Amino acid sequence: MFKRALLLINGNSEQADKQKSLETVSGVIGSRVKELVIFQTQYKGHTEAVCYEHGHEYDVIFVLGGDGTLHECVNGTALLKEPPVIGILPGGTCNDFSRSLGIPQSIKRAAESLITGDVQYLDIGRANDRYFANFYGIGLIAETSGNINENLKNVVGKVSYYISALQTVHQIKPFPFMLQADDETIQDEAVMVLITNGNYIGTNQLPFQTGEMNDGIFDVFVIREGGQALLREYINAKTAFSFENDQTSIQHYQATEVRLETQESMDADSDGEIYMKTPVFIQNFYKKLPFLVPYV
Ligand SMILES: Nc1ncnc2c1ncn2[C@@H]1O[C@H](COP(=O)(O)OP(=O)(O)OP(=O)(O)O)[C@@H](O)[C@H]1O
Repeated sequence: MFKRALLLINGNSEQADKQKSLETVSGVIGSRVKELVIFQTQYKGHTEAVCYEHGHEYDVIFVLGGDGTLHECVNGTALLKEPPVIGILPGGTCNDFSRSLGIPQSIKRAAESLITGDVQYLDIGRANDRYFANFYGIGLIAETSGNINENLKNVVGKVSYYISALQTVHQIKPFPFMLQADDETIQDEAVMVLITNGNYIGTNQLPFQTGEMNDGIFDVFVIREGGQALLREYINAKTAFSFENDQTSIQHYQATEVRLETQESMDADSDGEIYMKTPVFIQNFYKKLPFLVPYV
């Protein structure tokens, strides 16, 4: 049983939604921990600040939000000497990292499965001086997140993600890059380079058999061309290891350290948040943070 638990919830969300989520979560978690502190965040970046400044006071922090909120929590707790356990209550649109951990997508069921779940130490990526849980990418992925119509996202969620992706596929031109994946150096052109830890993006499971999130290794995907060829390949792909790297528009590598340079500095997307730029040096921090996962 955890002694001290912190529940972080977006204080700016709709009052009715917030009230309902609070009742649900505190009902499930409150009886299973000695002390539950509820904190409403007030601004973007507040989750990160609270996790960094107060994380050491708790055994477990529950974050109710999507991948962007989790991204903040990871960046706050990764700097702590003894980070608390993180429980993700999927309250965003995509919730990709929670999907990768097999967490149910209803908040009530997520809370129930986590409070009776296991603690697992999982890998976390660091891109220059910022951490990420799920992925880091440039090209199509950053264009897609940037293109998402926020109103549409709220209404149709994941569908809008793919409408945006399909629109972007036709627009994007390949860019030259230099990628160093451990000892292998690749100089080529691509429409997207993706470094993944988790295995869901835009609510969909990657159609590749990727590694675990506690093996210290990233999957690196280089998507050489967009349009029909990519979509056909993406849809038909069964496992990453079925790709013949020279013959397809998707190349796959695995690496612990990745250097990525582009001719011109490009926007990068980490966990759905766009605020970084290339060049980047990415490292996998083996089993860096403890997470609650459903018991299997
Ligand atoms: N209290 C807050 N006030 C303002 N912004 C916040 C607050 N809490 C979180 N945010 C920011 O809001 C953005 C969206 O939140 P979040 O990622 O949780 O939801 P989402 O985008 O719907 O989910 P997903 O990324 O899973 O699709 C993130 O950039 C996050 O940092």
